[in-house]
Amino acid sequence: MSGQDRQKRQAAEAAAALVEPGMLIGLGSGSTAALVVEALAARQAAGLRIAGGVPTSEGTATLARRLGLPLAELDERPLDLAIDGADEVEEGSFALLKGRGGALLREKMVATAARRLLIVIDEGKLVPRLGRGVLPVELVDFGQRATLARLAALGLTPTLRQGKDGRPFRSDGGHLIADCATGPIADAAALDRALHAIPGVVETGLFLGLAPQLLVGTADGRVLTLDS
Ligand SMILES: O=C(CO)[C@H](O)[C@H](O)COP(=O)(O)O
Repeated sequence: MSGQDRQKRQAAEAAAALVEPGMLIGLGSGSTAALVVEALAARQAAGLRIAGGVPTSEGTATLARRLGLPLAELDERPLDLAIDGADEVEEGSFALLKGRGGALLREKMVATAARRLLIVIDEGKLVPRLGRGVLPVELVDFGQRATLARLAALGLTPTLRQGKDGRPFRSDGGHLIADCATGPIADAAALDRALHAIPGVVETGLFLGLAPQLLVGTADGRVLTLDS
């Protein structure tokens, strides 16, 4: 197991330990969120009784079902807690960049429906400014070239994500993803507003103003809890 994987696992286990009986939990997507699901399933098997987990992707739903976690729909009830990973977390503001796993739309719906959001990362995900890597932007098929041109007109460099089969990647909602090189993002809220003003854009990987609590796995084996 790599050092990064160990950090993810330690932080994921710490997150699962915060779950209490009867809670309705948002289940994130990606490799760290999968470790949370595993740790939660182990606790459930040992007698924890959560009300249910709302999965943010088909992949997470399949894993949770296989491990015996009860699933629930996202409906009008608020979630007690959502637990997810992130690609980048801005130090200071706790703004998040997410979606490199392609689940950004459901992840944002679940994160915003939760009373409390827990983001589980290894320390390498903390950045002084978002934009170290690409920003995923989910698009509809219709007019995709026009939408990509409008992303480029904002100063971004968008690349349509390809799937393993060599065809365009599809989110669980059937949409396309443009991975946009941005450079360091000075004003994430302004960029998010500009992206949402483009009619072909479904959702962006900027998760702002959510005041998450961070659980950060570190190289020396500790898990730091950071509150916004
Ligand atoms: O936003 C996500 C998926 O859409 C993931 O949370 C993000 O990509 C982090 O993934 P990992 O834990 O595998 O590094």
